[in-house]
Amino acid sequence: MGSDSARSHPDHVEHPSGVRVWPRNVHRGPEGGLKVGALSLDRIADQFGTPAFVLDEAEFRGRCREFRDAFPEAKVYYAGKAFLCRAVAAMAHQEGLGVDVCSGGELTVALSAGVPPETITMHGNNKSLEELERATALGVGTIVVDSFEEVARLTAIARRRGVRPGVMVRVMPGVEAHTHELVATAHDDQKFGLSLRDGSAEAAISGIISDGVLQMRGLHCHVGSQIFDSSAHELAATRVLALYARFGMPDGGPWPELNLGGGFGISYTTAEEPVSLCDFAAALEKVIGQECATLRIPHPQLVIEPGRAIVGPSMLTLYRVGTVKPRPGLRTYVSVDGGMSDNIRTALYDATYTATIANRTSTVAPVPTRVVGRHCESGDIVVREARLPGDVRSGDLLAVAATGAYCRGMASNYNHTPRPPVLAVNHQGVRAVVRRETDADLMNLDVGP
Ligand SMILES: Cc1ncc(COP(=O)(O)O)c(C=O)c1O
Ligand SMILES: N[C@@H](CCCC[NH3+])C(=O)O
Repeated sequence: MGSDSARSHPDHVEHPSGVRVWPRNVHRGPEGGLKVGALSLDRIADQFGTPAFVLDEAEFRGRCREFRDAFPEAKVYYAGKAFLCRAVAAMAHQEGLGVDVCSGGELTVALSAGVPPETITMHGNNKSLEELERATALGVGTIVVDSFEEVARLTAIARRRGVRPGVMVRVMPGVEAHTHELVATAHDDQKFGLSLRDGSAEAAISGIISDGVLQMRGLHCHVGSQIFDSSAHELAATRVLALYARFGMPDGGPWPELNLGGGFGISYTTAEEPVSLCDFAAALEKVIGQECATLRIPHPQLVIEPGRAIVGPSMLTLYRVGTVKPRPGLRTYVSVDGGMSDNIRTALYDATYTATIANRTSTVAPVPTRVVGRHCESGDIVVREARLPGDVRSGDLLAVAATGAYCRGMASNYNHTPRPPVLAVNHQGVRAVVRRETDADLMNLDVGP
């Protein structure tokens, strides 16, 4: 997605491969430190402190547009679970995307950012009654139903209110996606959706149609996350389209949409290279077209829900190095002022990341390094295998690339640690779009003995 910057690359080590892991406006300035556009990360750290997430707004917006260009016929929803705040919800909306939410809290953020309810899709495998009532009352565009209980609850709400909410049935197509087992969501032995294999998807669809209370907008499936090629999406589309054919889709209706979820992978290191978005889209469209022709059904409106591939590469995390411990014969341990409370992905999924010194360059040879956090846990690792110059020292700034997705969003207050801010940079400068949490914020929740 996008080409490498012609400017000085943040890390010469990764340059030859051509894989870009840093946001498009990040480059090394002539004095050696990293900059986002015209702003040095050094200055940002002085102004806002560390750790901090830094969002390159142009990267975020550019990626929204790249999805729209690669899938010109599709509806694109930004999956807010990857990272949501009012500023990014507004950016996604301004770029012509809808927003996919999976909780009442995410719904509140999207609405208060001015995202129209009809451009919101609501997910969740165990939505509360209150969430269903609220989504129905607000006229949320699509509620993706995930269980028989939910179909019954939503049907009762719709009857009582005398409305016809738009729904999709989340189908579990029985596809094994090539990704970490904790982020694969379309195989049989997991919690999301209604199964194709045991007939529950078909039963739920029949029930909704015969009741006629809910308005069927189509079928949904999501094969998993951090997926590098289109094969799992293609297989899922094929299986779900067979359901369209079984239930008939006269003249393009009554189910106009086929939602294939998100899952588009990104490069966390130069060793990881997903297929280009255009190739992904072309392959998927081809299979859907062929399948519709074979099944003699109209081509449904394609819907996708990318999260990671929009916000992930748009952010970096800026840390300050506190301690450096060389362990001869093993590696150097570099401790930063954040850790698993702002990035749980390394501990949870064995995720890989790229780190570089952000305040200067160094000519010292890289040594095997592990970037660790400040938490009371030996698994508190930010970058398991980093290659940082042997002279990395206390006081240096460290930037970790591609931390926009599922890092701030999954951040915790472990060890009573306030969560970092999100600082958005555009041509006008830098602003906090999420401020830093304070000790006072945390103490406010503690009602005392
Ligand atoms: C239903 C649904 N849609 C979209 C997404 C976004 O996925 P990704 O961030 O991998 O694009 C997810 C998360 O995996 C999801 O569960
Ligand atoms: N949290 C996961 C992705 C989950 C996607 C949501 N269904 C990750 O960081 O990779």
